[in-house]
Amino acid sequence: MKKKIGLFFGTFNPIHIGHLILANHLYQYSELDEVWLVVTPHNPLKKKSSLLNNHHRFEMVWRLCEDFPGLKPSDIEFNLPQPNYTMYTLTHLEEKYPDYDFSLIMGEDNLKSFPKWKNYEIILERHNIIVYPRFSEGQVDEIFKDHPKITHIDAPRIEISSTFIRQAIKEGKDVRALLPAPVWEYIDEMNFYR
Ligand SMILES: Nc1ncnc2c1ncn2[C@@H]1O[C@H](COP(=O)(O)OP(=O)(O)OP(=O)(O)O)[C@@H](O)[C@H]1O
Ligand SMILES: O=C(O)c1ccc[n+]([C@@H]2O[C@H](COP(=O)([O-])O)[C@@H](O)[C@H]2O)c1
Repeated sequence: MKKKIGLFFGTFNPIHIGHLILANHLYQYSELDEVWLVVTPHNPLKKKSSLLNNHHRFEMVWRLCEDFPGLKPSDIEFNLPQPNYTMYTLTHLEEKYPDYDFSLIMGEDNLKSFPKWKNYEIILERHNIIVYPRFSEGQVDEIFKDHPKITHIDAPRIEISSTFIRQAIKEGKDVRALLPAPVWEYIDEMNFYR
């Protein structure tokens, strides 16, 4: 049987408790053998300006994963062409790890913009997608509601974002409740986002 890997892609600028609670929930309550936190250098739908260096974002994910054996940091996209189209990353992963079965983990917000992704129909043909609830504007496309490759799961909702945290740090707020301790320690030590 192939090992089941759930891919949780993100910019992770920085990774926060919303990401962690979700990734850990999936590892504990789904059939996934591992959840990989894939640090994306450049999301094709986001501006790259004011983004912390890839290696620092990866370092924070790596430090966090040390405490959680089911979660693995991944820098697989660092050496792939940018911006990072998920379709190409998946093709690369399948070639590199033929014994693994890769599913995508996605918030409901991302499912709404999924039709804008490059070759999304091919991604859907080849991979299962696990969708978790998130508050956002707009409707999920009807074709995704009962799609055989899409599983909707329940999970805790922690509605914070990296943008909120970066702004809070800039304003001198205490953000320790929003960040896993190893992540906050690294940010503080390196003086990021101030
Ligand atoms: N609080 C949260 N709970 C669960 N999933 C989240 C949360 N915040 C973001 N995500 C999801 O995690 C993935 C990576 O998120 P990303 O790195 O873009 O974080 P973000 O907090 O949305 O960042 P930013 O505010 O910089 O846009 C995306 O699929 C995003 O939808
Ligand atoms: O492949 C695409 O066309 C595509 C378009 C938008 C986003 N993605 C990927 O989706 C992941 C999550 O995006 P984000 O902005 O919510 O962190 C990230 O890895 C992006 O590269 C991928």
